[in-house]
Amino acid sequence: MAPDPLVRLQAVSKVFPGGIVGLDAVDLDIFSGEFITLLGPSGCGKTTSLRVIAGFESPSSGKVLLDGRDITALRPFDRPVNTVFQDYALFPHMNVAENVGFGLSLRKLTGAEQAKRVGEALDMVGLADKLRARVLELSGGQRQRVALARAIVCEPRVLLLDEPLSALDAHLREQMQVELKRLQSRLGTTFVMVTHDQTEALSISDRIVVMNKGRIEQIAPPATLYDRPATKFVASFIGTMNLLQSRFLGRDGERLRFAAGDLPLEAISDNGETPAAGDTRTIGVRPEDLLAAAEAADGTAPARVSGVVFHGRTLRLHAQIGQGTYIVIDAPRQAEGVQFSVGDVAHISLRRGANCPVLPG
Ligand SMILES: Nc1ncnc2c1ncn2[C@@H]1O[C@H](COP(=O)(O)OP(=O)(O)OP(=O)(O)O)[C@@H](O)[C@H]1O
Repeated sequence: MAPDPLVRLQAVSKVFPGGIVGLDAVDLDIFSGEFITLLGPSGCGKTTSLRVIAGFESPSSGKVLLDGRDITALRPFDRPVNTVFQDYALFPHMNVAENVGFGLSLRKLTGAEQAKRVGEALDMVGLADKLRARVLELSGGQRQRVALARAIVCEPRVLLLDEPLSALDAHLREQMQVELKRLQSRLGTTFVMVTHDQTEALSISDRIVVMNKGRIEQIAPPATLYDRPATKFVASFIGTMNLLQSRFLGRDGERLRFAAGDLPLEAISDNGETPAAGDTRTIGVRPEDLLAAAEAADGTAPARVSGVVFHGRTLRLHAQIGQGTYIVIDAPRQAEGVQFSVGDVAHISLRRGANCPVLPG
């Protein structure tokens, strides 16, 4: 049996003035100690979800529970929840220690206790030597850490992070992702982060909540989302996925045999259904699960190459199979010396053992 959630959103809807739907009957359980990420395109309801948990926004209907207690009507400052904002919201005229201590000033702590907590929080984020530095003297990454320290110094049960790394350049961003994950493991605090960057979500989260138009499409660990997307939206939002309309041919044990035009495919159905012979389904095929060869063979289908893009270790081939179905293939750069150019015919096949999902709709 699953443990009781720390935070539960129960049928939470949020309708803004003018009838704009921010959230549409969202059910979400967040468990103690997990790093959960809300991911989705602009306007899908990520920030609204975070603001509802923080108490900055009250739901139009539905409930917010914390440890089983209804906190829907509780004010933000009465919730054991802290937020790290996108712009950090630091006080420029205060030094680092004063910024971090600000959150504690509402609590009844002696000066010595306060200084100790501030020191510990700054130590956690690797800024113990910057106690007296002014915020304006700090780099973007250092400001980010101060904002984190200010949020963790109050020892919240839940830390909410709204695009916390978006102001950082790509290199620093990746480094901070690792640090954020490490900090979360050390603290054991529940982190709920908003991002629209799928790479960030995949690299940092225990579970990802994929949102679309105010609703949750799927909640799963990163590898499950990548390998077993539940919907076409998730399949095409996470990484690159070919969505191929395919005819059902038959079943071999667990595996369902399909064909997209001339291209034989194998898939595994998550709901156990066996389509009728000749039925069509959408099969999701990752570019790295396709092979491209110079010669035709059993199980290959010809594809006309329309683009070749350098991707480092692989070349991404853009091609068309059959009646013009567009397909993307990631081919190793030096595979047996085979190189493709625009206009070539590549012979495409599914990699043995590839686990393609059958997608509804
Ligand atoms: N205060 C508001 N008044 C009116 N509409 C709002 C308000 N806040 C959010 N919305 C609308 O609600 C929807 C969800 O917004 P939200 O900010 O949660 O999306 P998001 O996924 O965080 O997007 P982004 O990645 O762009 O920040 C959007 O259509 C948005 O325009």
